Amino acid sequence: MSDTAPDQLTVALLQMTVGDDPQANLPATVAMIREAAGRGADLILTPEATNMLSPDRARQAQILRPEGEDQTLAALRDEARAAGVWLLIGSLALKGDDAGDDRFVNRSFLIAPDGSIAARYDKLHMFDVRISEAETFRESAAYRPGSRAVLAQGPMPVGLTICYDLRFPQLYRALAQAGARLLTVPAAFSPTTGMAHWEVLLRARAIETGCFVLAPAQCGIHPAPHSPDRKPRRSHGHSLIVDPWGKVLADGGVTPGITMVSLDLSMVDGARSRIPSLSHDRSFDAP
Ligand SMILES: O=C(O)CNC(=O)[C@H](CS)NC(=O)CCC(=O)C(=O)O
Repeated sequence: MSDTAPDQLTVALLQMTVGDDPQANLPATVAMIREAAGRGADLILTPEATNMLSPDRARQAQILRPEGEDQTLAALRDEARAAGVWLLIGSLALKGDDAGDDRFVNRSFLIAPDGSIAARYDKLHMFDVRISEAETFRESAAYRPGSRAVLAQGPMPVGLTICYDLRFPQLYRALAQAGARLLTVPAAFSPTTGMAHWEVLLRARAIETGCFVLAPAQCGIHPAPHSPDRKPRRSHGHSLIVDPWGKVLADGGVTPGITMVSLDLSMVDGARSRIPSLSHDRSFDAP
């Protein structure tokens, strides 16, 4: 871990383009974690679907494993321990652990510097959306949504969210009011909605909550060699780091890579003392 002062935290967002083979995706993720740790990161974050992104649910059913048997999780826990860093695995697609429901789960993990799992969070809001004929998603057909918000005790209190959750501001407000000072939004945003909504929603969540918002993203064209008949999926990229005043501190662009910033943590109290809206909620009669 780097030698930064206690009110500083050096974060590294890893932007990647995963395909549909977890074993093939892992080496690039490991290489980026080692590079970010070598450059002094305290907290490293990967995007949604770090192990695999596939349109082929039958293939996922063959490949995906439950949490306790997942090779990506095991390998990345080893990396966090070896480097002595905090690691937010944006999400892994996993076989679910509910006997009565055979859907997968889309689960985020916060890994502590000793390699232990500090927190896990199952994506709450499912992306069941028809953007256009060519861009139609029904995430809930394949994934079982979670049912609870998670505030993790990381290097500071962290509110865990995933991708489409970004459109539900009440989740972020609840996390901030429960003590979050940093919010994570790992994503695989669609290019169409990414262009129109990604940055403004992330900045809004930061402004509303007085939190740092860290949003590591998938980018580019995702290879899916087992379904040549299908149009490949694309992701918006633009991993973003936003400060509690709503300013974009860094943007990861549209290609794979590492985006690093040293955060001045005193900015959380600074923003909240200037605009104390988090403590000004009023109850009101329903409309
Ligand atoms: O399907 C998988 O295997 C992994 N899950 C995802 O990639 C999810 C559901 S398709 N993507 C999003 O939520 C994008 C949201 C978005 O783009 C928006 O809100 O505009």
